[in-house]
Amino acid sequence: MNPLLAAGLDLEPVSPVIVALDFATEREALDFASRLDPAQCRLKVGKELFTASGRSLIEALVARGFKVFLDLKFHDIPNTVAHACKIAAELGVWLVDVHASGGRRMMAAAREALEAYSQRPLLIGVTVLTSMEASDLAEIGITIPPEEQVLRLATLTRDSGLDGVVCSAQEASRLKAALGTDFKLVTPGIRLADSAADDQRRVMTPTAAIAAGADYLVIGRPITRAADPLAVLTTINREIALYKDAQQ
Ligand SMILES: O=C(O)c1cc(=O)[nH]c(=O)n1[C@@H]1O[C@H](COP(=O)(O)O)[C@@H](O)[C@H]1O
Repeated sequence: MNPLLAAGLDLEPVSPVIVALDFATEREALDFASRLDPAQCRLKVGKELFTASGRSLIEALVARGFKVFLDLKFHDIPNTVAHACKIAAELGVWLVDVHASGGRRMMAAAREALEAYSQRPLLIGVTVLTSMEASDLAEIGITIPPEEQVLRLATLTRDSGLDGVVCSAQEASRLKAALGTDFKLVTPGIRLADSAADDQRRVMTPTAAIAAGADYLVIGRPITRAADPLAVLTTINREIALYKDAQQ
């Protein structure tokens, strides 16, 4: 259990930026996290780092006061996913995700498994990966445009009782209008105006994503591979704060 949460301390306000710790070793990830403050960003641990380091890294980050997104995109039969989500809750993570294409019964089982936890993680459904575009979907038999498939899966996710979805910021305004402002939108595929898209296809800049309605921005390489990661993170946080101020 996160000691700060256990002590009843609210970590808000925390930046909406979630830095993707896509490192190959626990050492690199912890060294990187040592340069960050939990108010500056949340942290995401995904398949590469989790496969390398397992639960000890999650426990270390949670103990340092970070809100941790455990991004293992569970996609399996309902029983397996439900039990995996319970273990994530016991690790004290802030957010955990499952693939929405696992279907309603899988998502509902995951949601129900978290009912027992008074401070449960947010449960989020991954819609269409931000690395995919229409031609990728067509190859797996989905012939509707990506934004329609995202809306379909996001609606199913909401109806299954989850807290929100992972989508691209390009779909954010449509999803907020259709599904309501409380339904959380977690948006990877964030790129600075001058950064390479890499393997991402449905991209948007940080401020444009916030303006479109994204609640959280997942950002990896534009920060972690920058010559000065802290400077990039600080600039992004400042731009978002300025945008929000201007809206008030
Ligand atoms: O669930 C995710 O976080 C995720 C979903 C998605 O549709 N697209 C996506 O890029 N991600 C993750 O977001 C991060 C994006 O990293 P960068 O492309 O380096 O910014 C990676 O860790 C991906 O695993």
